Amino acid sequence: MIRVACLTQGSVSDEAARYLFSGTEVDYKYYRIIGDVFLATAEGTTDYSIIPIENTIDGSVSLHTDWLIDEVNLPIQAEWVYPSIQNLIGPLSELSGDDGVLDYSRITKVMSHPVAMAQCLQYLRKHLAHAKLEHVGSTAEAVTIVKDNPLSGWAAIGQITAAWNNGLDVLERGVTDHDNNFTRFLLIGPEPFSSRQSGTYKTSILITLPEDYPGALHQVLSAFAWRKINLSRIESRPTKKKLGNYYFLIDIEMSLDTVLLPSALSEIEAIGCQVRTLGSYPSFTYEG
Ligand SMILES: O=C(O)C(=O)C[C@]1(C(=O)O)C=C[C@@H](O)C=C1
Repeated sequence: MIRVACLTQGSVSDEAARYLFSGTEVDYKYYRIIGDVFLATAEGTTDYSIIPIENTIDGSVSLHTDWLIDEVNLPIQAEWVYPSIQNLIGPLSELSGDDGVLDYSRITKVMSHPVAMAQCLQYLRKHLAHAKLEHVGSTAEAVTIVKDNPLSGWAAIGQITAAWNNGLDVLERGVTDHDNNFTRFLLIGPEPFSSRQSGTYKTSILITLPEDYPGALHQVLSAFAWRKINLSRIESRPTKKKLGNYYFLIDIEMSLDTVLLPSALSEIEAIGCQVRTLGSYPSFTYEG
């Protein structure tokens, strides 16, 4: 059976993993913090890890990108998007007035994953500016902490299923600042993902530019441009070795098997850039 490492049961990551692997028998191993999700597969305890990497509202998850680049050497084997619908969760009987209606002033603290909370900042500012905000390892962890402390005036931002599973109320549904909020996930691990097929492939590479080479980034991009190779994302991350030194992370809408791509990468290496392939993998769109 496939072993999959994932953030706490009831997290968005958990729901997204079940969506990707629906119809496949999976042994899920849950971890409280993302570093342990990465390490589980790096150390061979699991076959794959589920990594949230980008969100519609909050953009790239820098911490997870840096883990992928610096801390483990596990290829990307699939990407997919999954809706990130956040809700305010807590014990309504403790957080409402005599009329049974939610009374925001009774909430003293809101807990969630930092990325989930970042998706709801306008809502929090409007209704809960008086409350303390606290970051925890996942939305699911926030919900269980609230369940364990029902008389404290605490609420969580998390998933409806986590509220139900913990006997809590959904105080307010859909509290993200924009609709159509999705998170892009990566499946990383040593073996290719074969449970589902996709017609769309991507390749992710990491480029280190040579020092003192004017126009190097321009030349990198032109190697793709004149071959009409489509890029879906380009992002820079610090090398952490010297202030001002950055890697460029590029997502290419093409499989590494396509003849044009290896020649573009060779051309980029020829100008003195280091190219590391982070994976060439199927991409799945969400079909509600
Ligand atoms: O806390 C969770 O539920 C997670 O799965 C983590 C995470 C993230 O790291 O981006 C995943 C997706 C959501 O956008 C918010 C939080």
